[in-house]
This record gives sequence, C-alpha cells and structure tokens, in this order.
Amino acid sequence: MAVTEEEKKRNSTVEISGLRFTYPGIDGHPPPGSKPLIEDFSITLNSSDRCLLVGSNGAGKTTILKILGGKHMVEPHMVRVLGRSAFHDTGLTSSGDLCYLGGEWRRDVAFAGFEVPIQMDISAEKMIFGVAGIDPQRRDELIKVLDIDISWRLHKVSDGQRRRVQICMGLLKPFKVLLLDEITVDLDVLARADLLKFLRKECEERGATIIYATHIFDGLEDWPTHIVYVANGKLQLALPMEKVKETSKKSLMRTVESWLRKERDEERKRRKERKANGLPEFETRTEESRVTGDPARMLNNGWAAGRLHSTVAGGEDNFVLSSNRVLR
Ligand SMILES: Nc1ncnc2c1ncn2[C@@H]1O[C@H](COP(=O)(O)OP(=O)(O)OP(=O)(O)O)[C@@H](O)[C@H]1O
Repeated sequence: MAVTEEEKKRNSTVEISGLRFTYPGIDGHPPPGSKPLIEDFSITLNSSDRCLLVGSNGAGKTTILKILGGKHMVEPHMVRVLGRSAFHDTGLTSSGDLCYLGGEWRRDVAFAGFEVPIQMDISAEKMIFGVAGIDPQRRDELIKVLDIDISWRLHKVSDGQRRRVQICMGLLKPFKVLLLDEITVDLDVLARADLLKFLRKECEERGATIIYATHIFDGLEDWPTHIVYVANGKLQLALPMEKVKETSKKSLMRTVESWLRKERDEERKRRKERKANGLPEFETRTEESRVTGDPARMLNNGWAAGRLHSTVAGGEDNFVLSSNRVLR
C-alpha cells in the first residue's frame, strides 16, 4: 500500500517548510529592506536518509545546516527536527539526538551542544573517556574506525589526527539526526572511507538521518540516498539518488559540476546583460528605509554608513536612511 503524504510527514525526521532567513545586521535585526539569504526552501527527510547538500561557495549550505542545528533562530514552524524546533528546544542537542559537526571544529571540540577550545595539553584518552554515559562498545568502535591512538597529546598532533579525535567525540552519543559541514577535509583517504562506511551503517541499522554538505565527492558515488542542490539560498533540486542516476549518466562529481557550471554561466550572462544596459555588473539597490529611533543610538549601531535625514511626522521622530548595499 502506498504511503500517504500524512504518513510520510509523521515519519519525517527533518522538515523544512518555507524557510526564510536573513542574517541580522549590527543592531541584531535584519537590515531594513534586505533580501533574504535563504528563501522559500522546503525539504523533508525521513529516518535512514543520507542527504548530500551541494552548491557553490556562498550558496547557503552552512547557513542551512546551522539553522537546522539550532544555531540561528527562525520561526518554529519553518524547521522541525524530530518534530521539534531546533532553536527553541535545547534538549535536542543536549541529549545528543541532534548533532552538528562543522567548521569551527578546527579550534574547538563540540560535544552534545557544547564547544570547548583545545589548546591545552590533554590526551585523546582523557577527552574521549572523560565523557560520561557512553556505551563502551560504541566508543571502542569509533576509536577503531577513526584509528585513534588514545595516547595522542592534542596540542602536539597533526590537524587530521586532532580532527579524528574531534569527530570521535561528536559521534560518541548515538545521534538521530547528524549535520556534517565539510568535516572530512583533513582526513586521509582511509580515515574518510572508514568514517563514511560507519555513517552509512548508522543510517541503515539505527535509522539515523544524515545531511552532509561537501565539495569532495571522492568515495561518495554510492553513499547518499538523496541529493539537494542549493544556489543563492534557493532550492534548485531535491532528488533521490536513483532519480539523479536515471537522468544523468555522468559520475556524481561530473553531474554536480555540470549544475554549477550552468549556474555560473547564467550568472555571467546576467552580469554581461546588466553591463550592456549601462548598469553595474553586480546588482545594487539603494534602500530607503524608514525607522524610528534616537539618531545617536542608531549611529552607534552602525547606521553611520547611511545618510541620515530627520523628519518629524505624527509626533514621532522618523529617520530616513539611505544606503547602498550590494545585493546578489
Ligand atoms: N554571519 C554572517 N553574517 C552575514 N552574512 C553571512 C554570515 N555568514 C555567512 N554569510 C553570507 O551568507 C552567504 C552564504 O554563506 P554560507 O556559509 O551559508 O555558504 P556555503 O554554501 O556554506 O559556502 P561554502 O561552500 O563556501 O562553505 C554568503 O554570501 C556569506 O557571505
């Protein structure tokens, strides 16, 4: 019997619906009139899905993963992880059910939502065995998969070795949803292959869901179940892998390369047309925004770049700000 949309929704582990996000400005609010970085973005993933998140530099992959990891606030209905709001429900990360491993890991060790700098002389053993409540079998398996020597002193080892310890720490608790933001760049070929195999097993045997943003396609040909392509903060494609293979006879890397090439060519064409029409190559727009407030405070909050005119209307002071922002 076919699974209904309602049943699919019930079984989903990650649900993004109509996501819209703008980075806050200096005053903690999105700049008035700014264009959202992520717009109208919707995907649903289920238990056991391994989703590859691809896109060019600056497309918005890290931003999406951070929103999913509860690091940026969005309206609760836009992003549900295990049926809960990742930002508002801190229990999701502290329990280890939701785990985000990202770029800042070069300097920090993240574990169950906490990030700790690792500059001191500490052994891998102390770090890994210092975490309470971990299944010893899972810990031993991770030490083996990542080929960690527990006598390593973390301030003396190589980047890749430190990275292995960091990944091990992050995976100690059996996550239900794992967000990986290009974490394998420092790993050697063997460590990367063994880690990918371990992650695949986690999905197949425990029903975990993984979203992995990467530019490295080596060894990934048969790893993902789904692929999501994002460009300029917008969803371009969200497909099961078999559909990708049906429509493209190329390798995964060549397929993604062809998408990015098309995107870049279209962007170049747009810029050329703008130039031919006497417009600046990069789209800019003068934003005029009407905000109310004390001019001294606004200037302190970074509005100095704009021209400030003071008008008085309706008993309130209204200040019209003009600023040129590059909108791409
Ligand atoms: N804290 C921030 N404040 C304002 N803008 C930001 C911030 N972080 C990122 N951006 C902007 O958001 C856009 C998307 O960045 P993001 O890091 O999500 O892209 P990405 O797809 O992960 O890129 P890459 O492949 O290079 O890692 C970029 O244009 C970037 O300049």
